[in-house]
Amino acid sequence: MSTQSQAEVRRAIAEAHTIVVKVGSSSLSGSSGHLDPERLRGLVTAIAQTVRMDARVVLVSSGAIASGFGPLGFDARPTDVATQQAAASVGQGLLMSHYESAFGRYGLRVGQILITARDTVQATQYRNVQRTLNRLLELGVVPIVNENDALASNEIRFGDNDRLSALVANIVRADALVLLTDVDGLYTAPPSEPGARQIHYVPNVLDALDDVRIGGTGSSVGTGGMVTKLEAARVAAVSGIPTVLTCASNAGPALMGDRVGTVFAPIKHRGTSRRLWIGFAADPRGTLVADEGAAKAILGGRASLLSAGVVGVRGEFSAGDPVLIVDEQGNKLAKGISGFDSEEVPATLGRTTAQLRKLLGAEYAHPLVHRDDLVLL
Ligand SMILES: Nc1ncnc2c1ncn2[C@@H]1O[C@H](COP(=O)(O)OP(=O)(O)O)[C@@H](O)[C@H]1O
Ligand SMILES: N[C@@H](CCC(=O)OP(=O)(O)O)C(=O)O
Repeated sequence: MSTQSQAEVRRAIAEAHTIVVKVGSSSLSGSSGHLDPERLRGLVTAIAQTVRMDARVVLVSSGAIASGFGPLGFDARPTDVATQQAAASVGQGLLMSHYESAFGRYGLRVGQILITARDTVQATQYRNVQRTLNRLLELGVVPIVNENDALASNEIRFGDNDRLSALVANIVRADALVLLTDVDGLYTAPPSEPGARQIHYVPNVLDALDDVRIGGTGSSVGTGGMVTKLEAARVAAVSGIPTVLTCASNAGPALMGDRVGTVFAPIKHRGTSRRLWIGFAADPRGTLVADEGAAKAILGGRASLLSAGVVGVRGEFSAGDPVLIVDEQGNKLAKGISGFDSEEVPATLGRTTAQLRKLLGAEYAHPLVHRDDLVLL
């Protein structure tokens, strides 16, 4: 799969049936940072043409903050999290009303889905998001996804929508991911630097980028820069999904498989989508130290991490947060979703499940990390 030629990857994108398109704040706003409805309409025209050709498109759109800070009376995009969240709360509705009327001109309905990072790691929430997205697509709706900025906690949030879009591509088992930004592709260095050259094809995004210098955002509106776009391309690639990265004005040609932007070839599919996400994209909030026996059991595969085999805990996290599992020598073994808050863990260390039930109650009689929530590194 990783030996596909650029032409083959572009053809796969042109023939994709289910496509996730992500558009960044920088592509939807003017130089002042405010939402530019004209740009939004241009993007909608390109997507509507694709949908008319029988494709199913999920749009992951930033732009809530860009839409909200002007109406709130701010001249510039706010920089503190609380005001950003307030601006997003005001702006998300405005953004959706622009999308509703722009897609409406093509007879298309839109549906809003707001996701927090937590929703993407907790099994029930993950499946709820998956079911809703699939049903919307079956109904011919264009789902429009954004991070739920107003609810996202400071510590665990995507911040940018790049990684979220790769996760969404993973959830709907998309055939292609299209990342639209304010530059026409990946460059050998931040494009403002003299001598930076565009790269048109990345056959293996996991290892081929040693001589590429990746920078953060180049604008006052974007958030993750190229770093998070490459992370998104990696998550997509290991989910078997090709990615094209280009500027928003190239959306139409990119969706047609024309030679624009940078394409990233898919790499062999590994694991189910949620477990893959845990392993690849979830930032650990703390560390659990496994003793020798537990380390061996985990590395053997399909074993849960039980409190009986844990000898230490570091960091502050809540049940449901991603954690790193290391052995007593500090070697990284796995990532997983903790079944306990970090402050509850010391009382459980070294205890068997039966002891936990007896000492702490039935609600504590479960693994520290369930095997379904654990991914070897
Ligand atoms: N190697 C690179 N190639 C291309 N762009 C890069 C690179 N390194 C950093 N960038 C910057 O990443 C920016 C795009 O990210 P960002 O501003 O977060 O956009 P968005 O709002 O679309 O997510 C570009 O404008 C560019 O300045
Ligand atoms: N969720 C935020 C997105 C923040 C952001 O700027 O993201 P991006 O443009 O993808 O770097 C919003 O809608 O304003």
